[in-house]
Order: sequence, then C-alpha cells, then structure tokens
Amino acid sequence: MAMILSVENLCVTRGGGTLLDRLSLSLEPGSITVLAGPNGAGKSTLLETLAGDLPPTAGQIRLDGQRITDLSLPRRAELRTMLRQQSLIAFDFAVTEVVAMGLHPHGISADSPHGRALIAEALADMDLSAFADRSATRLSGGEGQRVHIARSLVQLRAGEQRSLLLLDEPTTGLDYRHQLALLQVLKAEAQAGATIIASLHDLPLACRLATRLLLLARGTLLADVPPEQLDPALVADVYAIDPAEAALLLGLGRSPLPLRLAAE
Ligand SMILES: Nc1ncnc2c1ncn2[C@@H]1O[C@H](COP(=O)(O)OP(=O)(O)OP(=O)(O)O)[C@@H](O)[C@H]1O
Repeated sequence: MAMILSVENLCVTRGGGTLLDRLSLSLEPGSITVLAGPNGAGKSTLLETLAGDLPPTAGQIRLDGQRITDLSLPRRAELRTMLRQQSLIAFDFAVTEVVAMGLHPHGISADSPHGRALIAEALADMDLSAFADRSATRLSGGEGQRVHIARSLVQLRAGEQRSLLLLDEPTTGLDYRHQLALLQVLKAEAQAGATIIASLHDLPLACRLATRLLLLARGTLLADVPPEQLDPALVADVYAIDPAEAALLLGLGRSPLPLRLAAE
C-alpha cells in the first residue's frame, strides 16, 4: 500500500512571523511534487513540517489518515524518508556505513543479504560503488551529497512498501550527470509507488522532474499545477525577474526529450 499525504489549512508561525499560511494539498502515490519559490519562501519549513519534525501551529497533516504528529519518531522513520539540506559528516564513517544507516529504522542488518543488496543498489545508483570503503569525511561536496541521497534511497526502499520521500534541495552540489541520474532514480521510485516531494531551485530541472509544481512565496501557495501550466508571468513576479527570463527558464524545462545520461 502506498502513502497518501494530505494537508489541511497548515499554518506555521515562528518568532512572531508567519512562515506557512493556510496551506492545503494532497499528494498521491506515484506523484513527484516539486516545491519551488524564492529564498525564504518557506520550502524547508514545509518539508520539515510534512515530515512531522516541526509541529504545525494550526492545521492537520495526515499520512494515510493518521496524524503525523501522533506518530513516534521511530514510526515516522519507517513511514517517511527526509533528506535535509546537508551538513558535513563529522565522524569517520566509511561511505558504506553512512548509507547503511538507512536500514536502521526498518531493523534490517547491513550484514544480511537483503541489507547488502539494498546498500549496493543505492551506491550504484549514486555512482558511488568505487567509494564504498572511503571515509565519508574526505569527500567533495557533491560526493557527500550523493552519499546522503544513497542513504535516503536505502531508507525508502527498505520499507515494506514504497512510502513518502521528502527531499530538500537534493541536487545541491551535483554535476549534470549526477543531477540527471538522480532524476531518473526518482522517476523510477515514483513508478514503484513512492510519493515524492522535493524542493528545487533549478526551474528547468523542476519542470523535467515534476508531475506537479508548487510555487511558494512568503509562506503562501501561489500555484499548484502541472509544470506545463505554470504561468511565466507569475514566475517573473514571484522571483522579481524579467518576464523574458522566466519564459526562457520554463521553455528550457519543457523540452520533450527523455532523460539521457550519455548517447546510446
Ligand atoms: N527558527 C526560525 N525562527 C523564525 N524564523 C525562521 C526560523 N527559521 C527560518 N525562519 C524564516 O522562515 C522563512 C522561511 O524559511 P525556509 O528555510 O523555510 O525558506 P526556504 O524557502 O527553504 O529558503 P531557501 O530557498 O533559502 O532554502 C525565512 O524567512 C526564514 O528567515
């Protein structure tokens, strides 16, 4: 069974400011929702709140009918995977050990055949097989980001069902090849039944990935549309950029080309 996430009249206030203002939405299994919007729009706040890690000031978030704030942290870790904007890995773990952390919420041993297979698959997906035994403290920014993504893929896939995957700016630091590889992996996960929501700054990439695009500004949802229906005039207004720039960005993302890593 896949996960339906529903949000009703969500409000978050912090430090006297309204960070999210009466948001309602519903995310279906198999969908990829991309959250776009300027710096400070509330994207990370929304993802943290949807993950159940930041209690809302008002409103409800339900994961398959259960209120997310009623679930314990271990139960939340089984039902949803959250990739945060990353900090450095401070301890001297090997890459494979960091990736194996995704198994813990599901009680699967990294030494079991199933655990080993999940780790190997995620390492291969993020082009990290050759890095498995390297220290995770000695990686470039993009390599480190790929390690965190691989850990999240393990956590998602180790569950009994493909559940909810929340990603906060997952392409940060990734080169073009690895951005495209990530897009391919996410599309495959959605096809396998995952419910995915990701914040992205890159609008052309967002349009290629999303089945649905949410445009957030100052805590308010201004658009919730398939990417091809996103209005360039609204994008220009929200980002305070020239309309021709907005049209160019959206045009780049509306290429009908499939994702290709290298010429076949
Ligand atoms: N602990 C806090 N207390 C009060 N305000 C906060 C707190 N954390 C963040 N904010 C404010 O909340 C707003 C939304 O922040 P958030 O991190 O959700 O934005 P974002 O859309 O993810 O931005 P970015 O694109 O820069 O990552 C910002 O104006 C920020 O300054």
